[in-house]
Amino acid sequence: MTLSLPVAGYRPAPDGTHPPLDFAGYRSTGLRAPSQAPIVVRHRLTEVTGPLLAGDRIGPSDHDLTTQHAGEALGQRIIVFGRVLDSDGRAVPDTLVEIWQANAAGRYAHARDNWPAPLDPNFTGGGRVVTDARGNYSFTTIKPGAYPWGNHHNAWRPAHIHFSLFGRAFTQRLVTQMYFPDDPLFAQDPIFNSVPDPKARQRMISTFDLDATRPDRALAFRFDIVLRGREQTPFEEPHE
Ligand SMILES: O=C(O)c1ccc(O)c(O)c1
Repeated sequence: MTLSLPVAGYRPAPDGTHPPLDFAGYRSTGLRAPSQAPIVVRHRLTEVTGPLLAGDRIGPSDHDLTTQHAGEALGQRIIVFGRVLDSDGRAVPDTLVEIWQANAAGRYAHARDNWPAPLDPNFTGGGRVVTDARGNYSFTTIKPGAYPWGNHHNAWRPAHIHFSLFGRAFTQRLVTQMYFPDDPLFAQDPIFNSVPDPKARQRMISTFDLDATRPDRALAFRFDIVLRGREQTPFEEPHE
């Protein structure tokens, strides 16, 4: 289900870009998908202006998830970076990019995650940055591990990082997941495959970038995010 609203200059993503809210193979969507038609709420000033979420909300270690504690996080260090773009490839500056992820063993630092993989006392798995004038963002983190999640027999999530972004308005929030190239777990993952268009699925997969690696320190993966238009990154949540 997509909410298409008549906003000036708005270009909807082609059909098949976003997952349906209820996808048979992804069991928990059946419980939380709305059972009634959406009510379209007219956009007023609050919805089409702001949010102003940058400035002093960002802490000095928020961009580096490997150094947020007394010791260094365990695992393969990676830089995850890219640009946030609007339709027509325009940069989206000053936008809040937040990530959350499992540790190198595939375990979240969360009370509800009781999979018996080790927790890392030096890794919480949350980060946030604001894009610069050219729409660039960059995090240093740890490559997350895959984990089993009980959706179906022997179900494993491919390694992924969750992203939340705000565009130029609260109504442009995007929640998505970034994957890593050539993951052998894609074929059996209903969350990845709930995006109908195979080309749109590819836009959730980062690319390895040797030039962006930090020698003797960290590998690098590029993930550009497009908030609107034909090349839109798939969203997880209801959207414009
Ligand atoms: O929606 C869920 O149930 C669910 C489960 C496991 C995940 O890794 C996830 O991203 C979502």
